[in-house]
Amino acid sequence: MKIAIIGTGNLGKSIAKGLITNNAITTLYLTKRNLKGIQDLDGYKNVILTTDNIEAVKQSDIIIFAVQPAHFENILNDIKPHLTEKHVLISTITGFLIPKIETIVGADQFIIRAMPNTAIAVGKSMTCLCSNEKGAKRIQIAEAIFNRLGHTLAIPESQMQAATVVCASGIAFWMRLIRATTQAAIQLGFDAKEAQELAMYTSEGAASLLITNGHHPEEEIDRVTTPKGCTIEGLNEMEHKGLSSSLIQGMVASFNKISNIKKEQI
Ligand SMILES: NC(=O)C1=CN([C@@H]2O[C@H](COP(=O)(O)OP(=O)(O)OC[C@H]3O[C@@H](n4cnc5c(N)ncnc54)[C@H](O)[C@@H]3O)[C@@H](O)[C@H]2O)C=CC1
Ligand SMILES: O=C(O)[C@@H]1CCC=N1
Repeated sequence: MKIAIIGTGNLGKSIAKGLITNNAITTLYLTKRNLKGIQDLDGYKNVILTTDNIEAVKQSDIIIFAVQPAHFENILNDIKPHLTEKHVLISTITGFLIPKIETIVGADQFIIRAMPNTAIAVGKSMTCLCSNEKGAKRIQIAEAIFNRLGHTLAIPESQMQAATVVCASGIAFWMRLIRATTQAAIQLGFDAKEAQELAMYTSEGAASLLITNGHHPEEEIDRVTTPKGCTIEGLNEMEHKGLSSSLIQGMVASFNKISNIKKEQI
């Protein structure tokens, strides 16, 4: 696949690393205004670093956009004259809706929105996808790319904001949970390195149980909670202190913020 990533910042670089390590490219053009931050990707076979977005578009079939929302419209206008029927446009940009992209480049382009997360760098991204009417014919291409870099789910565009909170911001939320577990483990006597090791692999195990067995979390909790035991004591204390409630409220606040960011941009 001839892929270009326009805007190789935090997310774009994570996608690039995932594509390179998974051997998922024929050529990969990486663009950035200042190439200093991506010099470590220089030298990989068939990977080209450039500040020239138009050249990257001309040389590629699949164009992945990973710039900040404020820069996207200008970039689309710049590349528009160079788009052909071969191009599949994949936008990862938060809150920039398909109808707005269509207004700029036309509804006759294959347009897909993808909401991955930074775990794409290690091939473990949960990526939600949606498309315009024409793009539905190419959504399998996006699925093929992002399935090599994790797991995908096709959803209606109306759910993309919620997916941003759950999956993209979700990485930060889960990091805090893992950090808090680490802090507790240190207080319980492990050194910092061991504490993080215990926290990371236990959370990986918990998620893997659900992915492999397809169970509801409570079914797995029931297997752990001995009557009158230490697990239920800890769980109930966490719930008295509002664990589930604060997570839910935090994610709803995050969702409301995206809606406000969108209004600020209009
Ligand atoms: N960071 C994340 O976990 C996620 C971010 N997103 C979305 O992805 C987009 C990018 O986010 P980040 O990577 O965090 O931002 P970032 O600021 O780290 O990266 C954007 C990059 O675009 C480059 N850029 C700006 N103008 C350019 C131009 N004209 N040509 C080429 N490159 C240009 C900048 O130099 C920068 O390196 C945002 O729209 C964000 O909403 C979506 C899902 C997850
Ligand atoms: O925090 C943000 O607004 C962006 C969108 C999802 C991840 N980062």
